[in-house]
Amino acid sequence: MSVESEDEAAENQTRTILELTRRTYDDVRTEFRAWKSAHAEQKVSSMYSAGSPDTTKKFQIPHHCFESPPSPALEMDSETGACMQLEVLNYDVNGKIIDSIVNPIQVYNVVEPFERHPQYQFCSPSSRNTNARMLDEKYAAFLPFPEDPNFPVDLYLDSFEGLQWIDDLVGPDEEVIQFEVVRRLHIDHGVSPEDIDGVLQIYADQEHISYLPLRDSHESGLLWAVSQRDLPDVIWQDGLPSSSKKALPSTFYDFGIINKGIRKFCPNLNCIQDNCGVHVSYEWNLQTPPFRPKEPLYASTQLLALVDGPCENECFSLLSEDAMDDDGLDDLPVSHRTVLNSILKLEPDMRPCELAVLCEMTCSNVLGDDVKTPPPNPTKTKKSNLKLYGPCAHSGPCSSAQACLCFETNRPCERNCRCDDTCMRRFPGCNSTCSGKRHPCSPGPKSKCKCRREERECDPEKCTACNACHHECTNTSLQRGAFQHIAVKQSKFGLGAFATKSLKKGTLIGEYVGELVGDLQLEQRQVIQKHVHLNYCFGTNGGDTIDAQWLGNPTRFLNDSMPRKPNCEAGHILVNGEKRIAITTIKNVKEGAELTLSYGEQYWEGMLLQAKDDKNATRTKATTKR
Ligand SMILES: C[S@@+](CC[C@H](N)C(=O)[O-])C[C@H]1O[C@@H](n2cnc3c(N)ncnc32)[C@H](O)[C@@H]1O
Repeated sequence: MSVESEDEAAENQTRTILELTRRTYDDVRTEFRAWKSAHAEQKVSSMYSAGSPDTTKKFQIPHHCFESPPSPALEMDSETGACMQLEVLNYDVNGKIIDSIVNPIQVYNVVEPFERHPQYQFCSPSSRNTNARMLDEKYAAFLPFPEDPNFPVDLYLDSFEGLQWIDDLVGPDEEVIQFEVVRRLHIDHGVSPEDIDGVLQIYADQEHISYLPLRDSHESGLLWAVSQRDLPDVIWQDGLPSSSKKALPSTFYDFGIINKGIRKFCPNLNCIQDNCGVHVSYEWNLQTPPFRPKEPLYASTQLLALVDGPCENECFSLLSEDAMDDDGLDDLPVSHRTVLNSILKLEPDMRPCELAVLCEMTCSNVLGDDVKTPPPNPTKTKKSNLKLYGPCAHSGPCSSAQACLCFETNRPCERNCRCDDTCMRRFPGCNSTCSGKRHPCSPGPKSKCKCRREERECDPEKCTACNACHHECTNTSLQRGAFQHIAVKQSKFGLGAFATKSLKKGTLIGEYVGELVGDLQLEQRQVIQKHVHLNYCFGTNGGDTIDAQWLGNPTRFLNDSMPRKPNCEAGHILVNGEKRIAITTIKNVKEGAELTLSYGEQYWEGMLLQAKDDKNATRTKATTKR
């Protein structure tokens, strides 16, 4: 008799689970289809039975309840044009009026009916940029302007990989089936989540069916998908509805306290926003360095020296050395391991007793190989090809040895950098130029203020001479949101922005905000923008784009001054380490005057090119039709 090797045993186990999965999948699918067709029939038959004589007899309602009470009389005085309306105060049981008064009412003749709002010209108000780059727009979700024969459909679709609705998506029915398979495999047959995940994938590949992994991130996968919708209460073959069945344990869903926290809080050191939509990308110039793993200082046995006493019966400090080497991690649910790894990247030397509380597991469980050797922290990070500005994030001091982005681009470190507060490369603020001045940080080309000269706002922590933290400084308006009120009215070129009071030269009007979009998204959006001849994209000199078409504030209404000279300009300003766009007056502006910019030649070249393309496309279509 041959002894089964470990590999063979594992293979046999996979085969057994695969067979079990196949049977369970087939059963669940058949049961679900039967339920669905029965359910559909049931719905139809109940619709017919609703109007049967029995039902109406059962609910005999007094006849007068179906009769509407006499409508209040509306009479017009032919001479004055005034109208009177009878207001009924009370009816008797037969529906007759027993109490009423007469009210005069004002009649307005609506001469101009409301116009239909143009398509694709809505805009949600926002006071800050939103990073739209993470939105996956590889697939077109719908076709804009379906009834407009002039919309360049082919051009629009060219920028997508395909149509979303014919993409290989897991349909809602398949989700119900897959979820029930997972539930049965675990509850009825005791298969672990890891085995279910691996084997379901093999099964789906063999059967050519779409498959959702159980969980590939905290916001995707089958478990997440089903948690986002109401599953139908299917009555399975044993006669019991899904709602009465034993549910999957919470360990399937729970990603632990820390992972939820990490996701919620923005890693940008300047930002106190939860679920921040601005700093989540490492691509734009508002990039945020992700958390970097720290180097552990202690081995697991050395951690013993740091423990005061056992925290519980299963405390790691009560384990023998051999037991410490045998990590219990393989027995842990994936969710717990994920949490554990997240924490270890942040605090590799945290004691297992503390880790156990955060990860909701036993203390001895958290001590394993992963604890002793968290992923090594590369001393020299890969050279980044990101835009050459933005906060640095590396271990050790800012130098070329650490591939410090700020050092390499010869820029000072900012407050959103991850280096130590005491880093010598940090921007020092304007104390050296503004101390003892009567009007520190005064604007203008001749300003002595170091911050003004470097096109940045004063830093509330560093710039103490101008009292930046107490808002006394004149160079903190953008970060305080000290903007002007703009009236949006009809102008020569669609809507325009108008001054509601006279403004001095150099007044900050507002910040140009919108969605931060990548090149592909820009291409897709511009087909629509060019079609409606309205373009709200603002290129930044770093090659990035802010699109205020669907999200923005009133600064999106500033028109181009052509052919006159503009009275405002848009400029970059560095605010606590982030580049933002400020719209400022460049001359005195009278109350009621339109605020205008110069869009630049490039803008109009792009718009004209598209207009030509559109014309050609229409012509080609017309020729093909003939
Ligand atoms: C940023 S939007 C300005 C607000 C826009 N007028 C509206 O109604 O929403 C830019 C668009 O306004 C129009 N526009 C602005 N200045 C213009 C000008 N000088 N001549 C013609 N159209 C202009 C163009 O349609 C352009 O794409």
